[in-house]
Amino acid sequence: MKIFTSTQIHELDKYTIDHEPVSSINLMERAAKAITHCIEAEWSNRTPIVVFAGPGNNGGDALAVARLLADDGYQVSAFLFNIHNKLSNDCALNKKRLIESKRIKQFTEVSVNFEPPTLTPDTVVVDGLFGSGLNKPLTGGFAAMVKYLNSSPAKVVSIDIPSGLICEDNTYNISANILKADLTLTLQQKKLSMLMADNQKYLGRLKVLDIRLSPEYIQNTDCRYRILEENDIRGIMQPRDDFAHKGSMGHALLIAGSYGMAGASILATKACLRAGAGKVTVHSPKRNYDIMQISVPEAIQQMDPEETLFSHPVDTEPYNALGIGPGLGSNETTAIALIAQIRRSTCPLVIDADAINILSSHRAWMQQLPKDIILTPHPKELDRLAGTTSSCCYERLMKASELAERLQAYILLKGHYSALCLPNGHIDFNSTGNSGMATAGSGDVLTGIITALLARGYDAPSACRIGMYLHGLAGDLAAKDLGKESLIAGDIINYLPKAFLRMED
Ligand SMILES: NC(=O)C1=CN([C@@H]2O[C@H](COP(=O)(O)OP(=O)(O)OC[C@H]3O[C@@H](n4cnc5c(N)ncnc54)[C@H](O)[C@@H]3O)[C@@H](O)[C@H]2O)[C@@H](O)CC1
Ligand SMILES: Nc1ncnc2c1ncn2[C@@H]1O[C@H](COP(=O)(O)OP(=O)(O)O)[C@@H](O)[C@H]1O
Ligand SMILES: [K+]
Repeated sequence: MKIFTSTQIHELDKYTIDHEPVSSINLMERAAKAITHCIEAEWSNRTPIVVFAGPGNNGGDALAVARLLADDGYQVSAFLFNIHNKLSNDCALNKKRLIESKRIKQFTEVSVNFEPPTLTPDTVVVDGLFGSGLNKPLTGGFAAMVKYLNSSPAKVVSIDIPSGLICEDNTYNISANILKADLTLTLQQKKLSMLMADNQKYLGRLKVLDIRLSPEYIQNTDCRYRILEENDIRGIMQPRDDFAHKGSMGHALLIAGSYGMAGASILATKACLRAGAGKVTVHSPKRNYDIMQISVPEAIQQMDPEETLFSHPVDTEPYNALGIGPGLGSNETTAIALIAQIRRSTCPLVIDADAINILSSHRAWMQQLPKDIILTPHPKELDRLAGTTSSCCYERLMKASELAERLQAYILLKGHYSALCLPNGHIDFNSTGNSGMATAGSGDVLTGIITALLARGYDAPSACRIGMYLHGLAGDLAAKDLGKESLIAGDIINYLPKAFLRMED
């Protein structure tokens, strides 16, 4: 699913009106009916409703919802904020329709002073102050209004987006001036800001309402952001050839695990095998040899001459992909070996965990990274790598995207909606995965999966897309059976077969 920016949403809106048999006012009516339907499904007509409408089309939606709810027997009070005496055409038309309908309990147009109504805990507030047209943080009376609503006991339903939240960049927004909704009914598609962890507190429950905007525009318009769905992944997965043999299914090399961190290499290696690689070799320090042999008998063990850490780069000629980093430690000997390893590697590379941390503390080495490399940082690792100073998720995402462009690399920023930043500046978000996967070792499993897919012959973007999707899907299937609280990284590996089976259906 493409995630259009607010500018593109505006164009999509206009394109739909120009090319489909629907007028602007009827498109608004369609949106309002969908919103009304959702509200009526949740709250009976004994619920007092207070509607707050702004001067634009978000306000127009809200006034139409006020009329439709009043028509269905709800007690509705509506406030229209028209402080500049300027309404959008459709907002003005819906104001007229609302007044004419006469079913409304109270309609107030606010131009100067506003006496806020008392809001009881059983009241539902419909927020149509601002939607996708908001282009700067709220100030003055609107900010005061939001603060008032946030401190009230009423339930808040936001139309399209909570008022005060901007569709994309909220880096310099003011948290206190953004409405905290209980339910957000967003039109057509999620907005980019809704994918960010730091904005979840404003959204409450989030529902997407399909208002049938032009499929032609949606299909033909290039878009920087998209959410990967099952069909996107099915479309790039390749079936296993009947005549396959272990030599044709790729030989993956993992360099992982220092003494005390054998677990990371075990998880990555098992995941790599479960993700379909023909052969997996794991390179680890001498002291981990026995534990590796016993834990993953299917893998080939390669010993580093050092007892406790990775110290000697390996010839990658025999391998189709290399995954390096899980549990590696950041000893200086390992750091030197890592950079030598990256330099002499001739196969596709996945760099994770400690390998990313080493690069962060040796920034000059970053210039030596080959093109098309895959880096899989979690947010803290990305901050170290890119020098992000703010905790704002949008800013971090942009830093990751800039870095991917600069290095011509694939940066998979992990989290809920993991974001794959592509060298061309586009960003693909993952749609699978759950909070049960916030447990040590989950990332090692992802590294193993992506390395296997690369070894199998997928190109870097496909390996990342399929890898993150299957990893999240396995986590979702595991959570269904085991719950989220008890889920551990090994469960993700155990459910990988079911995830593959689901995609083969
Ligand atoms: N996307 C679509 O296809 C559809 C959109 N509709 C509605 O239209 C909305 C967008 O409408 P608009 O583009 O009129 O925008 P809004 O209603 O979000 O905002 C209206 C006005 O607010 C002003 N504004 C921006 N930031 C401000 C700030 N910080 N303080 C004060 N004023 C500010 C803008 O100049 C703009 O004129 C959507 O959110 C949705 O609710 C629906 O009517 C149906 C179809
Ligand atoms: N709340 C969540 N929703 C979806 N996926 C999650 C969530 N929390 C963690 N994950 C996934 O689990 C993995 C965690 O990776 P990472 O933080 O590197 O763990 P570790 O370093 O312990 O191996 C990532 O792939 C991430 O996307
Ligand atoms: K709104």
